[in-house]
Amino acid sequence: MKKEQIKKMIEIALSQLAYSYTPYSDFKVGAALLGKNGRIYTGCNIENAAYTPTNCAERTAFFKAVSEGVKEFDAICIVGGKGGVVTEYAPPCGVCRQVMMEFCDPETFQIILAVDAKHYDIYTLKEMLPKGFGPSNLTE
Ligand SMILES: O=c1ccn([C@H]2C[C@H](O)[C@@H](CO)O2)c(=O)[nH]1
Ligand SMILES: [Zn+2]
Repeated sequence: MKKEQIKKMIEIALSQLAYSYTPYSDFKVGAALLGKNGRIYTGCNIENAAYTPTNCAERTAFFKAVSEGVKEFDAICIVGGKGGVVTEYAPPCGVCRQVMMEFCDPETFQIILAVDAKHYDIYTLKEMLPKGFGPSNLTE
């Protein structure tokens, strides 16, 4: 990925922290998901008084895209921190990794974990979810 595109995704993910709804944990997460169509789908985490209905930022972004007919993706950028202050990486939870597995090629899908536009690392989905279960397991 080009550095400029990475920077743009980090800035968009950071901008989503403002929309994060977290009255219970105060842990704010923002995501920017890059479709193969070149569009970026945003997401924030949305908590709930019953706790379990909480939706992660990553899944908000995926579900927004899929609900608009977009099912192919190249990369996601994730940022997060208590009070919306990002001091370290916020890795995706297992449920979000599994949703990525549904729509993304584990060998090529890039997961950008960032603190700011200068401090980030990139992992493939395969690195973050080794031996994952996906759609191909049902057909092959
Ligand atoms: O992959 C993750 C993991 C956690 N969270 C959110 C859910 C909850 O609102 C808060 C604390 O778990 O962080 C995300 O948005 N993405
Ligand atoms: Zn998650």
